Amino acid sequence: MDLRLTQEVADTRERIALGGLFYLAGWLLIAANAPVYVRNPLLGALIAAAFVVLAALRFLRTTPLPVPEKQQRWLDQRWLIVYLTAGLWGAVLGWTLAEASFAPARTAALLCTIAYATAMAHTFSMRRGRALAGIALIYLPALFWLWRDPEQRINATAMTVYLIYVVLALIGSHAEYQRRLGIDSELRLQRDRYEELSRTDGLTGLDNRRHFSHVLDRLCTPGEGEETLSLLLMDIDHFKRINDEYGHAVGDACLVRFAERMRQQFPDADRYLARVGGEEFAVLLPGRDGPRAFRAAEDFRKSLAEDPLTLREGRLRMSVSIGVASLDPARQTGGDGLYRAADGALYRAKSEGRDRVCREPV
Ligand SMILES: Nc1nc2c(ncn2[C@@H]2O[C@H](COP(=O)(O)OP(=O)(O)OP(=O)(O)O)[C@@H](O)[C@H]2O)c(=O)[nH]1
Repeated sequence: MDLRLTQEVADTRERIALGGLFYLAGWLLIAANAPVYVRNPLLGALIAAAFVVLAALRFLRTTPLPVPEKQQRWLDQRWLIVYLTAGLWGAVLGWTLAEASFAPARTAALLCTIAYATAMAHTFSMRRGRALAGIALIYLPALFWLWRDPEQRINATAMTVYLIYVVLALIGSHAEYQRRLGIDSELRLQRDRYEELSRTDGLTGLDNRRHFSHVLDRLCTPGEGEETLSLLLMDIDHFKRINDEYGHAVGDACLVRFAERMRQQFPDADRYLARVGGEEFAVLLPGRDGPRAFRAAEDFRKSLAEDPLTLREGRLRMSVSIGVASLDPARQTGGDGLYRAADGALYRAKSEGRDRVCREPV
């Protein structure tokens, strides 16, 4: 998902809504005071109807799927509505100013033009080029007619100076918008990073115990997970000796390689691997009953015994004891019950001599 585009869609959706009504109001003000429209009500009504339709289109509160192509198309459609409204205003205004007999409506029309151009600069600051085009559609016809009339030079000059201000305001508000967008996406990234850190183990990158407990509880809640669920609790045998013999750094590297081996051996369970203690790890196997989970545990134990871990210092042979338990709602309640059962099986594996898998219930 493109976060910046998603934010732009949200802002456009929010900001576009009310604008159309102001064009309609401006138009009604002019039409009420412009003789040609008073004399030709059908033309006046047609233009009003066009403004009504364009204003109504802005109220369509649809949101595109968060797919960049769809979001871009949605934005293009909104901008088309903005351009049509601005273009219609510019055309009607240019024509109104061109007719000498429309003096009573002229000041109001020019004030509306100034207001719409200013609003465009501040409201549609998401896209500088597009907003500039919109302002041009609103403003330039009026400017053209004012500069053509020698009697309007003062107004033309004032309008031109104001246009320069509007363009500068747009450049400023666009820069501000981009800055805000940058801060927003940086904050979002940081929040995601902290979330990731709060649920993973810093050394191995596997889930940490706290997050694992949440997942376990969720999968053990009736109706949430699959009906069969097995848990493997694994404890590296005599890990203290590795630390004592080779040092803590080698012990750490060993834990990292052990976690990698887990990822290789349990590719389907990648989301359910955790380091739950110093040299204690857990694997959740949704959809696997006791015998299948036992086989998976036995395969892992054998792979470790037969294929030593590769460290920078050389290959390190080690063994692991594993306790396996499967969800049995009649005997255990929730994640705690399943964890206790697997822990009991692990305890047996340790006390019966290590380097083995024990299952609960047998
Ligand atoms: N290098 C390293 N060692 C750790 C870490 N966390 C725990 N340990 C060590 O793991 C060892 C665990 O020792 P014990 O609980 O006696 O277990 P063990 O030596 O594996 O013996 P058994 O489990 O009974 O087979 C201790 O020496 C801890 O210091 C860690 O993050 N890095």
